[in-house]
Amino acid sequence: IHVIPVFVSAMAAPPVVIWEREVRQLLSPADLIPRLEDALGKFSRRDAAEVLQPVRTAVPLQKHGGFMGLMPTYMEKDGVLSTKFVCFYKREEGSTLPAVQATVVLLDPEYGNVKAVMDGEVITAMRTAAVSAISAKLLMPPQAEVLAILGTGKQALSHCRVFTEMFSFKELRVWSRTKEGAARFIRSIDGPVQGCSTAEEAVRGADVIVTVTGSTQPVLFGQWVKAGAHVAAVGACRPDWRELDDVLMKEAVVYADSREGAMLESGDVILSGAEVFAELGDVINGTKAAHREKTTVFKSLGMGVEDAVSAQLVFDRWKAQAGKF
Ligand SMILES: NC(=O)C1=CN([C@@H]2O[C@H](COP(=O)(O)OP(=O)(O)OC[C@H]3O[C@@H](n4cnc5c(N)ncnc54)[C@H](O)[C@@H]3O)[C@@H](O)[C@H]2O)C=CC1
Ligand SMILES: O=C(O)C1=NCCCC1
Repeated sequence: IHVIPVFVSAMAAPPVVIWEREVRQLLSPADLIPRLEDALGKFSRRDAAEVLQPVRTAVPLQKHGGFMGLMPTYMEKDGVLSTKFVCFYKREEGSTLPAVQATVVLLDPEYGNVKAVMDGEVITAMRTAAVSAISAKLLMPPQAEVLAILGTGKQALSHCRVFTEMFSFKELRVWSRTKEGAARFIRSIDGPVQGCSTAEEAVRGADVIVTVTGSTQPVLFGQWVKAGAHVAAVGACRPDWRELDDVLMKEAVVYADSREGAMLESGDVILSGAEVFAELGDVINGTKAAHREKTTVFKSLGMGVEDAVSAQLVFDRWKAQAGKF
């Protein structure tokens, strides 16, 4: 008698592809913000069953002046496994090429198959702005009236949208290194925006300042910043890149998304020698104070866990809409 072995194969369905237009339809800052707050809090508890997220691996693309970042994350309790591939570039003056391109892959943690491949640019733009808005909610001075944005690219637009949706600033100012950049930004925004010809003019007297440039040298100087203002510093994500000067970094109380990330990747933190006082998640968890009365800097580098919860939300919405599974 021949026994024929029977292999039960759990053939996974091929991954779904969810691209930019669909991601944009399925994701909103209002739905994302509570999930990001929860994720930041979980990350800062350093409980491996909640979030496992190594610091991003950055592979230099020397010939092209860029990096490919790999951002894997596992949330065991929530059953979420993902990784983002993100390429980011140092762009020269006058360049119109995008600084960032990204794709997010969502996997089934039990079997390891890929469930979805998603456009990562909408996710990156929206989750980064949403995390900056969380930092402002926690750290900006009470009755903040003036918002200044330095930079006029994708992140500037998403920050402007999320901040104006979440808060009611009386005045919005923007600065770009080029006139065309500022004009394009102003045309894309619905409400009133004041275009400024220098970064100093944009930030003097501002209560909240967002730096979203591709600069590798400081564009924001402490002597221009009003005491008690909040700065969300989003660019300069390599150890030798800067957006803020030493004066600001040393005078402000510095918060980060990830302490380890900031110590390894942030030129503003490493080169100024400033101390990271807390992670945003520590403030959310109530284990560190929110020093609203002082000048504060939130140094954002971006974390895989932010992409993981964003991608899971997109996937859940996509399934519900498609009536699948
Ligand atoms: N912290 C985070 O989670 C994330 C950070 N980023 C960073 O945010 C920054 C902006 O990204 P995007 O808006 O996607 O890029 P983008 O290319 O769309 O816009 C970049 C902006 O910076 C300006 N810029 C470039 N070089 C400059 C310089 N030397 N001085 C002054 N302005 C300069 C450009 O004119 C443009 O307005 C980049 O540094 C990027 O690496 C991007 C995604 C996530
Ligand atoms: O978190 C991200 O995504 C990025 N962070 C720094 C620069 C590029 C993208």
